Amino acid sequence: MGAMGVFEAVVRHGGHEQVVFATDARRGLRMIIAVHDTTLGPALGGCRIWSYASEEAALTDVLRLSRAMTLKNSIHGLPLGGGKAVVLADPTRDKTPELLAAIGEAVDRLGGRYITAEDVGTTSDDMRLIRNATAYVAGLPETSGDPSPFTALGVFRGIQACSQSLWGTTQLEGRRVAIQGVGSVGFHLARHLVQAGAQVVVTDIRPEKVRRAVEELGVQAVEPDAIFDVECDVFAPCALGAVLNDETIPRLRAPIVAGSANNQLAEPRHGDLLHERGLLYAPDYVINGGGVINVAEELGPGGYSAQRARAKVERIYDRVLEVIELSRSRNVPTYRAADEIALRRIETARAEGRGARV
Ligand SMILES: NC(=O)C1=CN([C@@H]2O[C@H](COP(=O)(O)OP(=O)(O)OC[C@H]3O[C@@H](n4cnc5c(N)ncnc54)[C@H](O)[C@@H]3O)[C@@H](O)[C@H]2O)C=CC1
Ligand SMILES: O=C(O)CCC(=O)C(=O)O
Repeated sequence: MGAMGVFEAVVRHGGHEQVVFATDARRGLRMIIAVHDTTLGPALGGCRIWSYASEEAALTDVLRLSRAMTLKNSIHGLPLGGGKAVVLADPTRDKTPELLAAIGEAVDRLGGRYITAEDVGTTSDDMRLIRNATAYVAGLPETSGDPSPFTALGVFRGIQACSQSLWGTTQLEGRRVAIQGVGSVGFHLARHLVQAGAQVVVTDIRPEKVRRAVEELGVQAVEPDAIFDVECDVFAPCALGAVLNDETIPRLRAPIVAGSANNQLAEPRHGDLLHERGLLYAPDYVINGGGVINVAEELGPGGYSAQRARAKVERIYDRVLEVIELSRSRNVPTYRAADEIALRRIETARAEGRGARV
């Protein structure tokens, strides 16, 4: 660890119920599981495999991502708390069946307080292997499967909500949207937008992703760094986090920022900065909840139904509008309005003694 102590980091990032460091030297496992809050139910959140620059970066990531899951699961009305896991490894090189088994065993030791799922660096096929070691896993190929089409649908509906609020219409025909990152979610989002008649400009650090979007969808492309300067109606961050910061915000030339990436604000104050500059920011965990809404369907009493999941994801439109309305009526940034709604549900559950700690 660097200069900041572990406890100081946990407190700074919201205070977590439990943070577990799991290792397995033989199978090369170095993993951190952060259970942020289980008031509303067991903590559900994906497992990210990533070659972090430092252990501190991995800890910060898991602490921020798990808190965001608490807020995400709450605002979407799910009976679930928030958690996340990170594995310090290179997903393209180190992701062996043995490593996935070790991940499953580490999750299992938490006895159901944490339920894992896909994230960056893991797939639903990986979840099947993890399933051999634990029952506390969702997002299996034979049930909810790949969450990204659902996430993209939710982002698309969220963009429509922003459009309705700003321009009085959900029609996106002729609007220009700049997408940063055309991986799983970004590609599906681009397709929705093209079908709706929008002009789409994309970028990605992986040329083959850009090529696929250009060839299959007929979108335009720019270099990765140029995406912030594209004059457009919507900037959609669909790559990694901390993309809204001191350097990028002054460059943005879009009145709406609405995309799938988790933890888009480098720091909370960047949400204030967007508000001061008059940009409409759809809070990340509100607009990107489609994936977890779909995955959570698998855990519900009636079992998984894609149709029911889709209907629930469609309601992201209403959630985003609700957040924008609260932000307007109080003149507070949208990220604060979202936190208020999400935290209210948790506080109510606590006050009613429903702090069903698992
Ligand atoms: N897959 C899902 O259902 C959900 C995804 N998210 C978030 O949405 C984001 C995208 O997720 P996926 O599409 O699943 O991941 P992905 O890994 O398939 O796609 C991300 C893409 O961004 C590109 N990229 C990375 N850094 C970039 C940069 N600086 N400039 C341009 N492109 C860059 C990557 O090359 C990749 O193609 C992530 O932040 C993820 O945490 C959030 C909720 C659910
Ligand atoms: O979408 C998933 O598979 C799990 C949920 C999650 O980790 C997320 O929404 O970031």
